[in-house]
Amino acid sequence: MGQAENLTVLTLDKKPDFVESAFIQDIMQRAVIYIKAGYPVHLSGPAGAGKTALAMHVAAQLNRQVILIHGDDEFGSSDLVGENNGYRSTKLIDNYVHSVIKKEESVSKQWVDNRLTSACKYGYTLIYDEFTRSRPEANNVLLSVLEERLLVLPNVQVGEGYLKVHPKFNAIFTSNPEEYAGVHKTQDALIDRMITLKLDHHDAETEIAITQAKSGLPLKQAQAIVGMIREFRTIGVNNARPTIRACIMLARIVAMRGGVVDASDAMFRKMCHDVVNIDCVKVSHDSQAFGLDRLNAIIDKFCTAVVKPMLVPVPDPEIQILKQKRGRRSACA
Ligand SMILES: Nc1ncnc2c1ncn2[C@@H]1O[C@H](COP(=O)(O)OP(=O)(O)OP(=O)(O)O)[C@@H](O)[C@H]1O
Repeated sequence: MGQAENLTVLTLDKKPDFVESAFIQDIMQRAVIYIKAGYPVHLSGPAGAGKTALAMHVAAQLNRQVILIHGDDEFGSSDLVGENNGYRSTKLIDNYVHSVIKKEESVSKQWVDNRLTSACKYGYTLIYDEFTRSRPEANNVLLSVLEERLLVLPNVQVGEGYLKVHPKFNAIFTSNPEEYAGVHKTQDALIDRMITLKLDHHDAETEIAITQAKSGLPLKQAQAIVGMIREFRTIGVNNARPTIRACIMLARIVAMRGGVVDASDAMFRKMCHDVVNIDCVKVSHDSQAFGLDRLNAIIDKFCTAVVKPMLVPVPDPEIQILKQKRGRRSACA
């Protein structure tokens, strides 16, 4: 069986900007223990809860190479396992006795492994991100991989038609249970074979630490940005958005502008509006959407007099002209 040519196997190192707060360590330690005990782990949580970042970090702890798959509605089981892809033709010409030529020709189907097969064969760590985006039929092949540690290879005419899973193979799954667009209900049998760790948004300290790590902003500014985003998050219907991504985006933009976090700065305020997107919280009062009012109040509450823009003197055009004239006169003298 051949290995898919375009298969990317990753070697993950611990990222220097990955924040390991007590909150994250707690989940991470449990995930590593479960995996080492031979159980796949499923990180389930809302958008931005840090599922993918944590999956990568846990995989890096396991010191095995990693295969990454993103769930996809278009997937069939061959996208996970592999398929017969083309034919291999071999020709043997035997002219050992010069007066006799013997020719043998054979054509066989060429099997190409896909990512799950390679992970099972070589004992890689599989990260199957957003696996509920794939249809349950495509994921069925995982049932025997996780339970009997056998990968059944469809349409294989040679060999046993199945592959014994490498003892070091392990798997981390992620999914968002709140997503309803483009996801499928997972079969109970699959969920039953994994240990599900429910994640929620990080605690405030962790969000501040992540915001700082990703933007390089000082503590004071990161606290103001995270405080503002977290408060805005609480007024929504399901408290899911804005996520940590909004904190990181705004913090990076602020860092690029020299660290200005100031409600009285018109540019800063507009940027908060652009990043936060008031539509993500559907709050209304007397049929009037009042997300915008709330956001303005929250910006004032968290971002007043945190860091003001430096006052740079604006050059007076008349003084500039006088200076130029004086310069020209002294050059002529
Ligand atoms: N512990 C952490 N340290 C540093 N950055 C983190 C950490 N956790 C999450 N992040 C960052 O927060 C952002 C969101 O995290 P991530 O993409 O893992 O979330 P997710 O739950 O997979 O989201 P989605 O469901 O939308 O894909 C990313 O920019 C990620 O790098």
